[in-house]
Amino acid sequence: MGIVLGPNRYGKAQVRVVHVVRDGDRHTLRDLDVRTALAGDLAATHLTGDNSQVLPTDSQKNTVYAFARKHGVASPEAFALLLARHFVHSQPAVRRAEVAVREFGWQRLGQHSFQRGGAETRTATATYDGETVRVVSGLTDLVLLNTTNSEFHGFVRDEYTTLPETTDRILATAVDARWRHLDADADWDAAYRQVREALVAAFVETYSRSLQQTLYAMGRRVLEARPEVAEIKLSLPNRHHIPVDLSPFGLDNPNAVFVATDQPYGVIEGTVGRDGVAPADGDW
Ligand SMILES: O=c1[nH]c(=O)c2[nH]c(=O)[nH]c2[nH]1
Repeated sequence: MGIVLGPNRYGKAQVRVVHVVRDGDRHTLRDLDVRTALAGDLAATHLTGDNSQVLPTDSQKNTVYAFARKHGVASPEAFALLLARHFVHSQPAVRRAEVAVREFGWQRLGQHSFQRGGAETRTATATYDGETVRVVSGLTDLVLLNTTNSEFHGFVRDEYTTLPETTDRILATAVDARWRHLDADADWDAAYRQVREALVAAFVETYSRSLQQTLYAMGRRVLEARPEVAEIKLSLPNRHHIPVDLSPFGLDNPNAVFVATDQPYGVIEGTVGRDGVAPADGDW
């Protein structure tokens, strides 16, 4: 039985770069966490320790900072694309580059003062193999809650089912979404805003009989709003809010007092795509 080197890649993670643009006194700021991952003809370093084709991860990190200075950060997507193309074009051994960016939001407080937003994070990943570019945008930790218009009943009842049926519950989640673009060129910031708005609007406006139904409605709304989005993957934790039994205290509980539990939690996941648009290769 032979032993072979399988798929491999390497790069730098958590390259934190903060870029400031100064327009007189009015500054703008982009705060990123960049991860690079290069793959290609890299067997030698694994098999014999020959590093002649290895661009150090330290150089990859330096490239991120130098590119922020040279090209600015127009958007997470544009910055990721620039870097992915650069590594493939400049390194003969590199056949494929993936650059993943997380952007932390800052709200403006003044001309040059900002307040860090909440946990919500914007994401962008650009992948380039010398021919095809793939851009995936996303967000994580967009926390949403409806205090009504959510039911859950009619589900399977087996010998282990204790969950009561409900026609009025709290529905809460922290949206984790990734959407794949058909094009490698767009007004990325405007596109991002519209997708986010579509996700929120669908969550707010859908009368939900399951989080699964809400998931599909959210994905569908995004695809209807943005023709350049090929497909969207959603992962929605079900942040359960359980009505507290107040009867021991002689109190009723007409959907007023809940315990917010954080574990265990349900996870509802799904992809919504377009008929006739082939799914992308591999994981994204
Ligand atoms: O919207 C829901 N979907 C489920 O599949 C599920 N399962 C569960 O226990 N609660 C819920 N809620």
